[in-house]
Amino acid sequence: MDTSIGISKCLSTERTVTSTAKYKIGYSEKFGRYMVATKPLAAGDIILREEPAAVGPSIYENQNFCFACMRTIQNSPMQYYCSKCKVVPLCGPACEKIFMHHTTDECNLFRSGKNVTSKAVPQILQILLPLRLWLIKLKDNETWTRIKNMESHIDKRRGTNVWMSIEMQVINAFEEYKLHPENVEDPTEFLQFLSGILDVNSFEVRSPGDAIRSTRLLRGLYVEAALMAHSCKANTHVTIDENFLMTIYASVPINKDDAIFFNYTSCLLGSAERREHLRHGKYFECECTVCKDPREDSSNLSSLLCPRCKEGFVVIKNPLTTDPYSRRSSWKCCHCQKQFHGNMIKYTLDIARSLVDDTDPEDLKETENLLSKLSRSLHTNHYLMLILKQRLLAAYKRYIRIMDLDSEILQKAVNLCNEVLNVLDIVEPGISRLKEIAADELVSRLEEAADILRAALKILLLDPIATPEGRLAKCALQELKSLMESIADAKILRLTETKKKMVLED
Ligand SMILES: C[S@@+](CC[C@H](N)C(=O)[O-])C[C@H]1O[C@@H](n2cnc3c(N)ncnc32)[C@H](O)[C@@H]1O
Repeated sequence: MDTSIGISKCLSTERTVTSTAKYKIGYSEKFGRYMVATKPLAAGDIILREEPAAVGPSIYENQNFCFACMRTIQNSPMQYYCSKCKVVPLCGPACEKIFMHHTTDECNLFRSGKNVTSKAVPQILQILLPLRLWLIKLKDNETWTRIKNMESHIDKRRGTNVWMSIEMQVINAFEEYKLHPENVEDPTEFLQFLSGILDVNSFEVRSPGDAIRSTRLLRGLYVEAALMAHSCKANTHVTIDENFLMTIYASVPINKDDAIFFNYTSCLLGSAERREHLRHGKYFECECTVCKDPREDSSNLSSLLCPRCKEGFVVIKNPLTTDPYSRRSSWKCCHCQKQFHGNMIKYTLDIARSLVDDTDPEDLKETENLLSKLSRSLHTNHYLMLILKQRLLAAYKRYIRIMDLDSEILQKAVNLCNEVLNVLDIVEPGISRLKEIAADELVSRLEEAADILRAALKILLLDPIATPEGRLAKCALQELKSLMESIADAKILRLTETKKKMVLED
């Protein structure tokens, strides 16, 4: 496995991009610019390491977080604010020394804005990322040149709902607080351009310290990594660490001259849903191998059980249509050949969806019953079944955490995990050989960490909550909770991988 990096290293004032001779940038009518392998790559090879040009919340995110280290902060009357601008929340004095995100320019801008107080933070959160890009324009010419050449799809966005919501939530706030860092000819158009760049190119990143399953909280703009084209069956695996350093690995062997793909959407959705997300969020029609195949590369993520013969599966005839659920679209049973209109399929899916939405995710029995009921209408890999399976898995994990190891529940969790992993093996292949060893190592490391935390908590919990020790104890309790969830995750993964290995060896 070749993990060497650093053939060329370009350092800008703000960030590091460590690229390698493993790829070059190609151009095609279909993809625009895209990454191409310049030599054969093995699974696990590092293709690129990159720091973000900017990190911030999405405009729909209103959770409070530290503007300097980007950790989530729980709302509290004792909130610490930046001592210079007195506007933005920080974790505490230590974060005053971190200038990477809440830069001096940003701090000065808040000081010079009109009526910008800490009360404006909810609105500032919505404009923070475009504001950070705008400040790059003033300070870092090299990065700005790359940003301004990124795809914004501004003409396709003009007049759409997203355009209006940018106008209401972003442009109005810039105007209200007089936060334009410089005079530009047409600030409205400029902010729409920046918002387009962010929507089309940014990656979801987690706030540091958040649990593995934390909600989508932040977005990061990585100007080099954004050049990867999309495929619903990617050949890369991307990790982003606590300092937002991104590493892109080859997840499967990649041939010389092959495109290097990243999956912009969720691989566990059906084709219609993935393609809709890409059409409205990224402005293109996906024609990858999974989307082109009615059975989605044998994953059957959108297949239904035939209501007529009850033996075959019903799949769409023309998978690349833009309206799969309209009356004009035909779906067909692979066994009895019976045809169905798209609107009938939609009717079945709408009912199934509302049953899924109405089920209490905490209720194990109810979720198990619904899974069994829907298995009479949907393929076991249908994306709605997978949503239920993932929910059940989460519920089993909570159970395992409380009851430690209940063998019956653990067995059910392992079976479900296998079912989901089997689909993932098709749509997200690769880097699984190492999972068993990694899971084993992970369980012991996490358990060690939990023991240390428990011991520290015993001492810290003696102090009142209003003291620094008390506050630390509160954070440590939170950390312990998420650690216990991770241990449950790792135990299930370890068992699943061990079972897989046994099946393979038999
Ligand atoms: C993150 S950018 C990728 C870089 C971009 N191609 C460029 O030249 O700046 C995403 C955009 O690339 C194009 N793109 C990426 N993957 C594609 C695909 N599989 N099919 C068609 N267009 C794609 C779309 O225009 C999409 O909005």
